[in-house]
Amino acid sequence: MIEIDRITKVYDGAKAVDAVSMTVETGTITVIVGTSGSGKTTLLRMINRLEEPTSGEVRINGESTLSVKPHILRRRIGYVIQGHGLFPHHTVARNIGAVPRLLNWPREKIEARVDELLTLFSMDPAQFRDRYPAELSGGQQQRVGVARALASRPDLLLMDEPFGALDPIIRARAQDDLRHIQQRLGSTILLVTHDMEEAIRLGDRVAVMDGGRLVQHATPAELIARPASAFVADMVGNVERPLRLLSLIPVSEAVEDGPAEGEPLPAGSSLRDALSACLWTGRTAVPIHRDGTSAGRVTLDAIRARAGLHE
Ligand SMILES: Nc1ncnc2c1ncn2[C@@H]1O[C@H](COP(=O)(O)OP(=O)(O)OP(=O)(O)O)[C@@H](O)[C@H]1O
Repeated sequence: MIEIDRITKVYDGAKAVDAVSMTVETGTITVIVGTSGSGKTTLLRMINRLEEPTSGEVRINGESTLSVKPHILRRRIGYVIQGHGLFPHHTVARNIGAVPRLLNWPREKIEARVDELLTLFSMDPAQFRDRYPAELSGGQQQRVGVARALASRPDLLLMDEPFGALDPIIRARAQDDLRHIQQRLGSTILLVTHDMEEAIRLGDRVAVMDGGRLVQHATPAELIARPASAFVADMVGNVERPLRLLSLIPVSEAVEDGPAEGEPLPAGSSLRDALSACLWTGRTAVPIHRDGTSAGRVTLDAIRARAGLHE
């Protein structure tokens, strides 16, 4: 369990983080969401002491982080930032094994852990172990970045906009992967984003920040049903509106001629169903069937264009 207890950071007389308290249960994902400058990154960096709190305290399984030397603390807390931060001149295996090496794990144990993680992230170890970061796609680099942060089985994984550099389709897949792996490993994760949709999709709990303060800490369903303030309602509403709109439009309104791979959707489906099918399976188009025969396809571009037509 992670207990954040009235933690505050003052820069030049201004409170970047203002007496934030929250408890994060072991084995859950908490997403910290808020507008730019609301204090999300500062809050995250005070947990692994990349920033020292002005006041307040963080306890991990009852132990104050102030009682542990920062470099020791950081080996116990994984940290993933936007754009992966891999060492460019080290192979994938060396990158993933970086912290276990610092912890003096035996070589065979490190190699086994590297292969286990690559397999978990759907990257064949024989193919990827000896590659350099520049020889990977953006999505693969991001997965290696997360694998590296998980390598030593940290008490906690901190992620700061980890998917910010990925395009929307890869981003959705990366989110699904993270959820899946977190459930397999039982990791405890605190993730920062400015994207409420990502927060609702990934979080067991969502912490909404505004002006350095924690304005609501709740499950995604509670947040949507009972936003604590107009600010939260606005943040949630803006996410839901295009999706609600898409769920009202039948696919027949956006269907076009052309090929598409995979499981077809019935003609009575909504564009929200089609969007979901694209994101879930990583496709850019889905085939549409009417009475068992092909009626064309719906593309992600067509869905996006319709989602934008709301004025
Ligand atoms: N080292 C620093 N010195 C002075 N002020 C800082 C410093 N770091 C952050 N701040 C200020 O603290 C506030 C919170 O910044 P922070 O980076 O935590 O916000 P954020 O919510 O993560 O924003 P973003 O989404 O834009 O990254 C901002 O007003 C910022 O200008």
